[in-house]
Amino acid sequence: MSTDTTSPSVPARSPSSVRAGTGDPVPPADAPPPPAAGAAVVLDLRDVAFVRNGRTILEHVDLTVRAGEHWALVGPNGAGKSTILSLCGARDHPTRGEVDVLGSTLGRVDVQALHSMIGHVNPRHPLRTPLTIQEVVLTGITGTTEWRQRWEPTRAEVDRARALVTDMGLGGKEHEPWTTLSQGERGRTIIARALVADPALLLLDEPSTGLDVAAREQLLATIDAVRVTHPEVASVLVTHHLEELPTSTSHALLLAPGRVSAAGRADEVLTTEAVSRCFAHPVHVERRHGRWRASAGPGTA
Ligand SMILES: Nc1ncnc2c1ncn2[C@@H]1O[C@H](COP(=O)(O)OP(=O)(O)OP(=O)(O)O)[C@@H](O)[C@H]1O
Repeated sequence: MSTDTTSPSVPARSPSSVRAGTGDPVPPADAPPPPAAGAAVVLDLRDVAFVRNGRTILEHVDLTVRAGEHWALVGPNGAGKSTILSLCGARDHPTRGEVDVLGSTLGRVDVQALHSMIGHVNPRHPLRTPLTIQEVVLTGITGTTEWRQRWEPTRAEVDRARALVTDMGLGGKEHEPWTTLSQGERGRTIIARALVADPALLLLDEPSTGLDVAAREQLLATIDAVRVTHPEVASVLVTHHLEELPTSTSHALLLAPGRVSAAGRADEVLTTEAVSRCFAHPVHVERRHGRWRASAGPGTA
């Protein structure tokens, strides 16, 4: 599926309308950058609140993601990152405010149809049966964890799955069972699975979880490569660790518990001051060779 860059149902919003924070006037440094000319709005969260069991988990959250942008959601444990991701993936509805996903407003759309346009990379993919790598990738077409009974892929779908397996560096292993794959191989398999239905939006929930340093670096390189080969796809990646951000990260949203503390271009948001404020702890942030690093100690704000 390709993104409809002319969709009239998704009016472009002025960057100044995107608030970062709790309703206070927007400081210029926190405002998202001007959109890329003509890029479609893929995700639009407007003044979103999310309440569960009487507890406010998110409040006054605004986020606009355009085609080709690669957002990182960064924040401390329990800040609400996964909750935002579940709204972006049309898996939950906001308690207040509005969420547009791929041009449709949640609550007024069949979410099943949206799910098929969203690739979800969950390193805790709950598959238990020994499907092969190729079969796991093909379950991205049915949107199921297990193989759907009586479903047969077309030749074109099988070819596409094979091509993605090769792109992910798993060529020749397509018939190996999921149950014996390393965490790194699983990570690359679920990225291929997320891409097989040609999504307009890719959601990555802590994709480096459980990987050793070599597997993590391979996975981040894979994500960078996907962003080159699929330039129109927007992505949102959740992490606690700046070291786990791919170099291709273009934007970032810092989430302090329940609220946005900063949002915009990654280089303007991932700073010592802003990250320290978000984590309520002094953290020194630096960027080298395109990658970010956070540390405490000398030089910390
Ligand atoms: N269904 C629910 N009912 C009540 N509280 C919930 C529910 N779902 C999540 N929460 C709480 O909401 C808060 C935000 O959770 P969320 O998983 O979105 O945070 P997170 O930033 O992704 O956390 P982590 O980094 O630890 O994964 C947490 O305190 C969590 O316990």
